[in-house]
Amino acid sequence: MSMIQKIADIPEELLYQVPKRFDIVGDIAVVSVPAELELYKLPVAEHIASTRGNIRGVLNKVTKLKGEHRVAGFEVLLGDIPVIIHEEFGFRYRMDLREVFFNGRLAFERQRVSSKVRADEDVIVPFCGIGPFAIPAAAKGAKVVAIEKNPHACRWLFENVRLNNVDGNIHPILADASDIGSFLKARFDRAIIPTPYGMDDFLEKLLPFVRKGGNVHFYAFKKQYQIEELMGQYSDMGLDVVEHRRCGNIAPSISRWAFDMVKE
Ligand SMILES: C[S@@+](CC[C@H](N)C(=O)[O-])C[C@H]1O[C@@H](n2cnc3c(N)ncnc32)[C@H](O)[C@@H]1O
Repeated sequence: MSMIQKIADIPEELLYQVPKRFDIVGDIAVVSVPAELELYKLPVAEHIASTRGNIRGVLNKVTKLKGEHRVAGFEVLLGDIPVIIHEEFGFRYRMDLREVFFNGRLAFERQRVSSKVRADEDVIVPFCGIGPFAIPAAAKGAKVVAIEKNPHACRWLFENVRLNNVDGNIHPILADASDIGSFLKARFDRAIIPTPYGMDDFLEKLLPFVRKGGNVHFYAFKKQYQIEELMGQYSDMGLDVVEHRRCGNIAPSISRWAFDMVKE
């Protein structure tokens, strides 16, 4: 049995390292325990679980998001964590976080965008992951094409489409969105593009698929000083930037920015 069983056993000089923030996905807490607390990660997990009544398990994020599937490495600190069911604005998403990308902090952004979707629209969502942008749009009655390259994420997407009863309105495609010209001919009224880091060029590739007057919600990871020049570039591409907003920091000076634009 471990000698260290309680948070109180952590030496005073390390206490400030105990994470005060963690994410909740479904009933699982997701935390990044600093390397200095390696010996104490079980009591840290128990402490986190004790802060709320409904935490079933604790995952430690041991590597950052990696590769094109943007999946982090996790270890299970507490509980038996097979599949997580996360609820967001009335929708349910099943997933295994060890296989897919999911960020619950984007819930309000997703709600903001889906509130603009109308029932008569054709919507495209490249980089759709397990479906948190695509499924609410389909629930509004729109016809949605959702593209995802990670086969695990695509499998969860299919399951979540059924779980949320939007089968009739979503066409999920397991494909590399960069090849979009080779498998898609349709045109869309709205594109929701939760771009992975480093794929800004994709916007230009997608624009021919958006109808004149159509809406584009594009996400990019940028520093504040880059935003003005970026909006100039979008304007040169024939996009009217209606709104732009910061929606989350990903590094000390880099944020995720949302650009709501209309194709002129
Ligand atoms: C930033 S995540 C966004 C996921 C989802 N939209 C969400 O909000 O949870 C990016 C997603 O794009 C997928 N992806 C990365 N490169 C891709 C590509 N070339 N074609 C299609 N999907 C890709 C990743 O597997 C990942 O699921």
